[in-house]
Parts: sequence; C-alpha cells; structure tokens
Amino acid sequence: MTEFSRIEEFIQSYADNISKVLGLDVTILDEQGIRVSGTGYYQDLIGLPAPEGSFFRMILQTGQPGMIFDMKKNESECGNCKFLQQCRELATIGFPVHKREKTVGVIGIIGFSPEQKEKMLHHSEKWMPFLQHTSSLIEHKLLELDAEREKSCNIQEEMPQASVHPVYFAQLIGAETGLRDVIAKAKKVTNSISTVLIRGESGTGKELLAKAIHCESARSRQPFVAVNCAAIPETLLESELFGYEGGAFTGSRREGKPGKFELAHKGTIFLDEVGDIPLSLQPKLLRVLQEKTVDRVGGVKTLGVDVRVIAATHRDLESMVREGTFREDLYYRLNVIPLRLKPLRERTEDIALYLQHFLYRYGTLLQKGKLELEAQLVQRLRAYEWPGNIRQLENAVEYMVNMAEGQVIGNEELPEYLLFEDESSTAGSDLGLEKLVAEYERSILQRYLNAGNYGQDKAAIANELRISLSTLYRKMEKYGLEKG
Ligand SMILES: Nc1ncnc2c1ncn2[C@@H]1O[C@H](COP(=O)(O)OP(=O)(O)OP(=O)(O)O)[C@@H](O)[C@H]1O
Repeated sequence: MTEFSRIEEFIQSYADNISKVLGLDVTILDEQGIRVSGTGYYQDLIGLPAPEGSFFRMILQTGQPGMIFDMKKNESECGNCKFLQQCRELATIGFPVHKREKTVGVIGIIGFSPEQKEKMLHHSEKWMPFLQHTSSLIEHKLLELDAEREKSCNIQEEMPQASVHPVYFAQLIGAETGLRDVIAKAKKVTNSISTVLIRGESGTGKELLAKAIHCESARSRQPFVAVNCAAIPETLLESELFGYEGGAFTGSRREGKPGKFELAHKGTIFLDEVGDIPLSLQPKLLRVLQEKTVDRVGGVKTLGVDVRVIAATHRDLESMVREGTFREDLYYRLNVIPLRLKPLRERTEDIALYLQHFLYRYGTLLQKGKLELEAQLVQRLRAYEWPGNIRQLENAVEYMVNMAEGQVIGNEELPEYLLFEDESSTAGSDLGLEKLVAEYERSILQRYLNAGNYGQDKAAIANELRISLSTLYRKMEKYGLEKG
C-alpha cells in the first residue's frame, strides 16, 4: 500500500479540479510511479505504471518540479523512456508531492495540441504557486491521516475538551506570499530556543501556527501547554502560571500545585493573549523568561524550567508600551522572533482556497459527498470582510454543508448573518464597509447575548460562536454590550 492509496478519492477530486481550472489533462502518480488518478486520456490508464525512464519517474527520483516542451529533443528527461517514439505529448509539467521532505508522488499536466502547448509555454511559471499549493494540500491530507493514527504530539490544553491532535506546517493552508513567508520563517525557528511572538486578529491561525512550531520541533514528544492569559481571572493567573505551595492561601491544595511553566518543562508553553497579562504579573513573567526559573506562590524554592515560549496577541503592544500598560522590557523579551498573520480581508486571493478546503473537509466528515458552491456565491464570499477570519469562514462552510440538500450550495444555505439580502437596506449607506461589518458583528453578538437559552453562560456563547472567551469579552467591550 502506498501513501496515496489511502486518499485516492481525494486525489482524483484534485486532478479533476486542476484539469477544470487549467483546461488540460492531469494525471497523478504515486511514489511507485503508478497512476492513481487521471482525467481525459489518462482516465483509462489509472492503475497502470508510468513507463520506466519517463519524465515523471525522473521527478519522483529528483523531487524537483520540471517542464518539457519538446519530448523528442529532450534527451535528458525522456531519452530513456521506452515509449518515446509513440509519445503524443507536446508539453508536460511535473510537480512533486512531498511528505516530510520525502517525494511520495507527482502531479502531471499534459498538453496534446499545439494550442495547449502554447498556453503552457505562456502560463507555466504562473501556475507553479497553484501546483505548490495543491501539492501541499495532498501532503496535509496525508499528515492528517497520520496524525489521527499516531496522536504522537503531546498537546495538552487548559480546556480538557480541546483538540489534542498534532498540527504540522502542511496543515496551514494558504498560497498568499505573506503567509508563506511567515511559515517559512516559523520553520527556520522550530528548534531554536528563542521566544516567538505571533501577532494577528482573532481566528487568523495564531494557535495553529504555535502548535505546528511545537509539533515539528525536537520537543514534539514533550508537552505543549496552552494558557489563555485573558480567560483566567487576574487573581488566579499567578498560581496558574507559576504554581503554588501547599497552604499558600485559603482553599489551596495541601500538596500544592505545579504551574503551567512546570507542566511545560522540556516542552513548549503557549501564552495566548499575552497582551492581557496584568501589569502586576509582568515582572514575574519577565524573570521566568530571563532566568528560566519559577518561584511557586508561597514557596521558598526556586525551580529551574526548560521551556520554549511562544506568545500570541491581537493587541497593539507598541501602543500599550507607550501608554504604560505593558512593560517595555517584557515587550522586547517576548518580541524576539515576531511573526504576523494578516487578516483574511488582506489576502482575499486565499478565500476560494479555504472555501474549497473546508467544503471538502466537511463534505467528507458529514458524508455529503462532493459539494460545490455556486460561482456567484464564491464571488460574494470573496468580497465579504470576514471579521472573524478563517475561523468564521470555516464555521460558515460547516453550516452550509449541514444545510446542503443537493451537491451545489447556493444563497439558501448561507448562515443567517451572511445573508446578503441586507445589501439592499445598506446600499447607499454612507457607513463604509468596515462600519457595516462591525454593525453586523455587533448585532450577532447582541442576539446571542439576549437569547434566553444561554442563561448567564458566556463560555457557551463563545463556544457556539467558535471564538475564545477573551475574544467575546473584548468584542462586548468594543461594542459596549452587556447581557440583555
Ligand atoms: N492557515 C490555515 N489553514 C487552515 N485552517 C486554519 C488556518 N488558520 C486558521 N485556521 C483555522 O481557523 C480556526 C482558528 O484558528 P486559531 O485558533 O489558530 O486562531 P487564533 O488566531 O489563535 O484565534 P484566537 O485569537 O481567537 O484564539 C481553527 O479552526 C484553525 O484550524
């Protein structure tokens, strides 16, 4: 069994998509050079091996992409192919699929007519990022399956119900250059001990990136401990982070309790919403970062900890430093390797990719088969602002897949808050897009806060809206909302 035999259907759907988008035939080969999928001419060749000495076999060996535009003359690429004389291909592009650096397959694009060859000559360079992305999606799919099997990465969360699945860089979808640069930088520092500070709005993938850094590092079998500094009440945060000795305060456990830094010993601690850490605790955090030692609350001993720190925040720390609400020395200590994730509205070119990705994921998960979105809907969703970023888009797709009755999703399946019918009422408004989106967001939150079925439970509301509790509080503060 090869890597690809586990995901044949998935691979065929990608071959179909590439073929549709480029208007050319596509074939995908596994690591043994067997065609696992194909369109047009190649459909009948599925299951058969590519000829020995052929161009695609060379790509499997070298792991490098390549293109040829005249088979007969390309002695180096096709010279050893025993079908060279019969070959009808006028142009061919081959792109490798890797799994953790190993070449496990090839995506091939073929032109048979002079027009197709011309098109490939002109556009092949532009297609490379698209092929790179498709290749990453296949890798991601393979890793996801591995992850389900292995559950190898030791991710621990403060919330027991939270995900414990390992995360790899290949799971970070997106072809936009800025995102690829951030991922490339993150890859460089996986095994460094330097502190990473991830910035970005809610739902842009800060936590996912932090987990990927941990899971791809040499520390992956040690704990990844996530702490949301905004979700823990100020009075408890110190003992949560640094632990306490027995009898340190009324109600404390007799035997004491280790803090998150101790629990993350030899692994990684993820300090989410680090900008919300109270000023009073900042000196203590700075000391831990500098000296790698922890003093439990009420304790006398100093404990050494070997912890990689990854911090994240949506806050403007520079302004906070200027205003005196965040210590400058701590800011510099945290901001050693800064990584910034852009909001989705600043990389709209990736929206269609995310739609496709989540459509496939939820279509499979909810056993709805192969689904697609009406073309006009994709246009509209691309134009939407996505204030909740990728998380919001993922939830919207999950909703739509649940609602889907046929294989094509249209306006009727949109979640209520995304219904574009309001366009008419807001058309001509002079509010501007940002304000209109904010107005939408405010009204959604207001509706949830007023709904009787949530009682006083803001955590349930945050959960339902798939945002963190701290994000909910922040947004409530922003819009001046209180539970109605
Ligand atoms: N590049 C990406 N590719 C695929 N999925 C992504 C990507 N970025 C984020 N997601 C998905 O979006 C959701 C939100 O991601 P994540 O929790 O990492 O965001 P965050 O920035 O930490 O949000 P918050 O600040 O609200 O905690 C998750 O379901 C995650 O899997």
